[in-house]
Amino acid sequence: MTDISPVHVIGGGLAGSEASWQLANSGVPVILHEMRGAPSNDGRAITTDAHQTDDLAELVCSNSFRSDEWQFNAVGLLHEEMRRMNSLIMACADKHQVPAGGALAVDREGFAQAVTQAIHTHPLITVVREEVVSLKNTDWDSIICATGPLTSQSLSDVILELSGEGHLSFFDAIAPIVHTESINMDIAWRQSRYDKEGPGGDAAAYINCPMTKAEYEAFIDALLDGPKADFKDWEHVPYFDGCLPIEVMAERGRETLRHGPLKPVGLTNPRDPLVKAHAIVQLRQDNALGTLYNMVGFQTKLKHGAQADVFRLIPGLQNAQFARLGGLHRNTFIQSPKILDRKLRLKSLNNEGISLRFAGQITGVEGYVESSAIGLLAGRFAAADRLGRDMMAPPETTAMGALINHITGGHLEGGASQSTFQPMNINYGLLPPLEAPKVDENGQKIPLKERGRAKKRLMSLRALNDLNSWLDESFKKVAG
Ligand SMILES: Cc1cc2nc3c(=O)[nH]c(=O)nc-3n(C[C@H](O)[C@H](O)[C@H](O)COP(=O)(O)OP(=O)(O)OC[C@H]3O[C@@H](n4cnc5c(N)ncnc54)[C@H](O)[C@@H]3O)c2cc1C
Repeated sequence: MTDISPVHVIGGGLAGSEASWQLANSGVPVILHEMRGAPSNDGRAITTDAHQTDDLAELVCSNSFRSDEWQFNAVGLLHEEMRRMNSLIMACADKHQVPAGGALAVDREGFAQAVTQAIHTHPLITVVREEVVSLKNTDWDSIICATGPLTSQSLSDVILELSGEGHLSFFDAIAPIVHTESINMDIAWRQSRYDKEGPGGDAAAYINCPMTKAEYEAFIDALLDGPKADFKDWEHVPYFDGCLPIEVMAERGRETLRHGPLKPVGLTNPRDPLVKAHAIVQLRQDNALGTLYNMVGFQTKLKHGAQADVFRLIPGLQNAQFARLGGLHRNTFIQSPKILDRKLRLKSLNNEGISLRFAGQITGVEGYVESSAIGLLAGRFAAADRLGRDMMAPPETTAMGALINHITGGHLEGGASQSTFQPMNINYGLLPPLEAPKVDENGQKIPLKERGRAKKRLMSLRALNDLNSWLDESFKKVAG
């Protein structure tokens, strides 16, 4: 038996299971609280609107962990980094993989049952089936809240109270995000409306894409005709006027967008200063690195397959590469950049002797792998605290570090009244950029069209190298 007091992990999904595993393998006891399977007041077992079983780490939709290619794909890189950090989720996914080409897809039942068994049989983990409805007034001094996009209502109310008004969202209304380097700056230009300086003193904070009347009309037709995703019954989204889907705005009248987010006023095209554009699409810088721009006002329910086709009709975006497409979903997530510190702790409780960490999708990452990765780091941070060790976040050149950076500081606020922080998948745009190489390791010239791929490979190699150094350094600290 150990005399180290336990860390309480709430939510036995992907992030909570991974966090528990990391804690327990560091020698710290864990009490994992999962509400699914606990009896509710009407005698039936509690569940969520999306889960089907009581298994830990159940995959609620697709069975894919996406690309497993670490050299050229950011999520594949994240897989590799997690494997190097003894991830339970990755070990079980590898063990239960099914053929899926370059992707890592799993047998969902085999995968979830393997995670459940590993957690239940770990001598330092106790699983309690109950809905947690309070985060304070308990004797818990170290907590990881990993309750996911479908956090129960009672706990959401508690999180809202602790985090403060406006810091918990129940829906994500996501505008597409574009890799800056894929925007054609021979057509687009940088300028803020009326050259108004932003908080950073920059009067050219936006990238503007001009449209003629014919281009605007063709765009509206494509928007209205494009296939839209259906809402699930339980997912009906109350539209707020500040974040109406762009196609809903267009349905209200063909001119609505020209008087809304696409209004062509206060902006002058330096290449054609005397000609007024009929409409202008604006993109706003999304991350401190300047590698990503989001399309202002373009939150949408257009199906993913249709979005790239429709948005590439916009002059300047014909070859746009999307770091993420738009969407509108039920999703509980906190405004992490404002309320969490770099070690994923709720800042406002740090002085009260309670370490309340958040992990998983609720922190504003998106996807099975990303949620698990943040669970892994939250578990390691909490373990280091319990054992009196110092632990820094992984460098931002790694996929893990880039994700932490995104949720705790890398995102740039847009100055709108509503926060612009929205959940994000891992992508190379979150990592500090590198110049695309012109020659390969053997000094051979790399053809122009292959340089983007070569750059991804360099970024992946840098990431794994830096992760290894960071792991060595952390190991030395423990050993010393
Ligand atoms: C409908 C839907 C479909 C999705 N499809 C995909 C997809 O195809 N691919 C993808 O990569 N991502 C998908 N996601 C996004 C996301 O990656 C997953 O939801 C992922 O499971 C998030 O991991 P998590 O650990 O943060 O949350 P979860 O895996 O949801 O785990 C949270 C756990 O907390 C428990 N819990 C909640 N409240 C309490 C409480 N008060 N007390 C105790 N336990 C509680 C829940 O029962 C659950 O087990 C989807 C999300 C949703 C909602």
